[in-house]
Amino acid sequence: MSGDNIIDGKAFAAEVRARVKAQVDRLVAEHGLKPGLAVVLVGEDPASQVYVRNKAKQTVECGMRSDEIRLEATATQEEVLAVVDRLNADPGIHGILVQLPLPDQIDESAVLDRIDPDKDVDGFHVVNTGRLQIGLPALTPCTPRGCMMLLHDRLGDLSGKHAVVVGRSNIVGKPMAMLLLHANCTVTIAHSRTKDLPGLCRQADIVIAAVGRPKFVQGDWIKEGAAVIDVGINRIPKEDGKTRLVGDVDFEAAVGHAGLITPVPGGVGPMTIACLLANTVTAACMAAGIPEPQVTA
Ligand SMILES: Nc1nc(=O)c2c([nH]1)NC[C@@H]1CN(c3ccc(C(=O)N[C@@H](CCC(=O)O)C(=O)O)cc3)C=[N+]21
Repeated sequence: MSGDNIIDGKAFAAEVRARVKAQVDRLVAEHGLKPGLAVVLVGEDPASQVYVRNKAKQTVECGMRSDEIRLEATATQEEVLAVVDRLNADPGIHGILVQLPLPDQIDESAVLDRIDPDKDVDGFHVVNTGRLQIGLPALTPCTPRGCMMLLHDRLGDLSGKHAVVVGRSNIVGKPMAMLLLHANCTVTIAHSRTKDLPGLCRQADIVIAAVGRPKFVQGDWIKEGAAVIDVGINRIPKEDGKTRLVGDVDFEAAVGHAGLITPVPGGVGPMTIACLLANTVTAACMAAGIPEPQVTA
């Protein structure tokens, strides 16, 4: 993987985190404000645990406070809501993330909507969803925000481009479509009932793959020179019994057509975490009523 059409999300995310750290340093020095992020993990899913550990490490590296609250997989709805209530009331915590998916006995949207919208660094609360929709300032979902940063960095102005978003989830597809629309793209949201998905994708200047199916988007669906953003994180078995990560795009087949493409791993994933940290700084500044420090480089 050395083509200059391949986006290095890992390197770009490191730059974003360096900017976040510079912002945090100034908040601490000038306002005595140390942003705090709390992550709530219910159950023992190993993939979730790795992700939670990475987040905690990067939060601390950026100079922020990192809290981790772990509950048993058998936790009740009331127990989870009580944790959220406690974090809502904690003035040292500016961002709250409840790791999804939650166990079946828990009502996911009830938990997400219990989070104080001003601490909702995932941007999943109905209030932030609504604010994003009508173009008010909002905490925006981290993965779509990361994708937009990559696209703007490499393509600049996106006006008039046709973006096809494959997938309509509340956490990626829908907010992604909204951000692209705000950036003046012509947006098509495709999903499992879409007719002639290959033909539709071939019309796209930008393809966002967010379906959660390994190598679903084929190489010959990609118009020559199009930008391909792969949001998929699928763990599939290898011959040796271990697992490896693949995206929602058949990378090897698509890389020859795409003008730009994100790999998995090392593409969108690291950007998601970087944007979570950036959202935590935004939330801390909002809570303290101070403008976000502008840092250069
Ligand atoms: N409330 C909530 N918010 C989330 O944002 C959220 C969530 N729940 N539940 C789980 C998913 C998954 N997710 C990932 C983010 C980054 C990587 C990431 O950095 N991946 C690395 C590789 C990691 C590896 O090698 O295992 C990469 O793509 O390069 C992965 C997965 C956020 N999620």
